[in-house]
Amino acid sequence: MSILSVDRIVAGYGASEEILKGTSMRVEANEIVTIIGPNGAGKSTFLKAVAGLVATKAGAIRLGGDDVTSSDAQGRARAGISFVPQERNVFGSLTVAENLEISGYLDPKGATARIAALYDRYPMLAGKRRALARTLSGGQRQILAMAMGLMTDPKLMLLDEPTAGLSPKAADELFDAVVALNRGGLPILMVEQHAVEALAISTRGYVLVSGRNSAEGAGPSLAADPEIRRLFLGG
Ligand SMILES: Nc1ncnc2c1ncn2[C@@H]1O[C@H](COP(=O)(O)OP(=O)(O)OP(=O)(O)O)[C@@H](O)[C@H]1O
Repeated sequence: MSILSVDRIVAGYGASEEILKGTSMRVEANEIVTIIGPNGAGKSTFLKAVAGLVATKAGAIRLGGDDVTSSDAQGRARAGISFVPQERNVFGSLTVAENLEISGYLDPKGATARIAALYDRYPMLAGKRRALARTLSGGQRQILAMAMGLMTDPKLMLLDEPTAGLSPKAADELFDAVVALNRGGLPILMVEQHAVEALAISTRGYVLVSGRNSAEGAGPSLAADPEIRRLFLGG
């Protein structure tokens, strides 16, 4: 059974034209799945719809076989979906420790142990625990944002352009962190502009164009497909 199964969802913003026009995707246990596509294709909107932040007007979203389509964002977080947005994903005026503490809202009693485990996993965060989040580098901030996402002990993590704005070296390190998280057993669905690098670490990829599925395949073979390279990767 798939961890995530999204079946022909239709979603958008208010009265304007729908952004997602019957989009379907799935994520299996232990997969990293990357969504690529042109600007405005609806990639971020898709993640937000899965997280319950954009309402769907048709279609179904299942997590581990449970239909979560009618759950709100908090219900989906409780069900095990963790969404790390692209922007404003940490509270800059709070310390690293405070950012982690407030992210443990679903299970306040277990928060202390979770934070200790995250400090073990990410020693950089332990060293910076009393630093304000706004003083972190871009890469460090993304690690904090992912750690905040882990505070709910998710079954699936959604990452919206985790390497946006990072230097090539910081982006590589972030991809390494994504792979390490996944090897620890967490399935990941991410949107990425660095399509070649992202597909290289992905089990599978989807190409989204104008809110519709356009292509899908194994990550490395999608990255090597001449048509995909021409259209999306500038290759
Ligand atoms: N809050 C919003 N209200 C209204 N329209 C929005 C909102 N957010 C996004 N849109 C519109 O929805 C469309 C899809 O945006 P989305 O961010 O999902 O695309 P994307 O594929 O992630 O693109 P990009 O790579 O540029 O981030 C765009 O036309 C965008 O202007």
